[in-house]
Amino acid sequence: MLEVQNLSMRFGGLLAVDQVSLDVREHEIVSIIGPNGAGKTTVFNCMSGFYRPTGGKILLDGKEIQGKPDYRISRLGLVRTFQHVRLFNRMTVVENLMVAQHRHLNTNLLSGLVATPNYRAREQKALDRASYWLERVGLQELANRDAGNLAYGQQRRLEIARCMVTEPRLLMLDEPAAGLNPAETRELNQLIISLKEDYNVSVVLIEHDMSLVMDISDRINVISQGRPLATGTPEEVRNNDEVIKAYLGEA
Ligand SMILES: Nc1ncnc2c1ncn2[C@@H]1O[C@H](COP(=O)(O)OP(=O)(O)OP(=O)(O)O)[C@@H](O)[C@H]1O
Repeated sequence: MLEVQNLSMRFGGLLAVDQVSLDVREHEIVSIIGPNGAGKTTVFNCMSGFYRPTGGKILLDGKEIQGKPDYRISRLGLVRTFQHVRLFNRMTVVENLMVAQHRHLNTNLLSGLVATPNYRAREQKALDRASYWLERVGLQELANRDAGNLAYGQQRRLEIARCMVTEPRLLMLDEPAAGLNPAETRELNQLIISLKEDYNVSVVLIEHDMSLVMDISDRINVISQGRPLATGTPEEVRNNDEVIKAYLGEA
């Protein structure tokens, strides 16, 4: 479904990503791991259209998408969360989910002002989706709270709901377990598996919590200093000497 081929990204004199390749199939959880500063988020930023890569290709269903703006990539069904939560803090929880859908659908302002029947039907659908996902991530009771007043773990779940209301094909999660306690991490583990199993979403995950990564990934790509180091199943990666060396080097 998604193929990253020889991706490179240079910032001035720094080659942050150097010839990284990976692929994501339908119905698969793929992780990108590597020591701090390895280039993981930069790969994400290229995949989600935040950066135009300086080299390589990104293909979705065989069509090149590298360099397209982020809003076009998200309309193709590739959506992401950020390492640092980015919600509209002064909007309520449910408003955050409605705004995500409006931005995604590019709703026509005029039809909204006139409230055509078609517009009202779409609004109702958007509200139903918001309500469904709030319940799914356990935030229904908090629908009318300001997003900024939620606990950190709740904000992270809201971010995932905000992606899911747009009905993506591929969800990119940048360190979703960062700052979560062990119980919240276990819930996240179940939620990500369910996204794949019940909603047929493929997931690409950047994560430092190795037990989460090893537990839920179908395949793992390891990068170190911008370069691909290893790829394989959790078992293969866990036993790879180069990977062990890269991680021990960091410690
Ligand atoms: N916009 C930018 N301009 C200049 N350098 C950048 C930019 N974004 C990232 N870098 C550099 O690229 C390298 C890779 O950074 P990146 O954030 O992709 O690593 P990472 O693997 O996601 O790290 P971490 O696990 O700490 O989040 C780093 O040296 C970083 O300083």
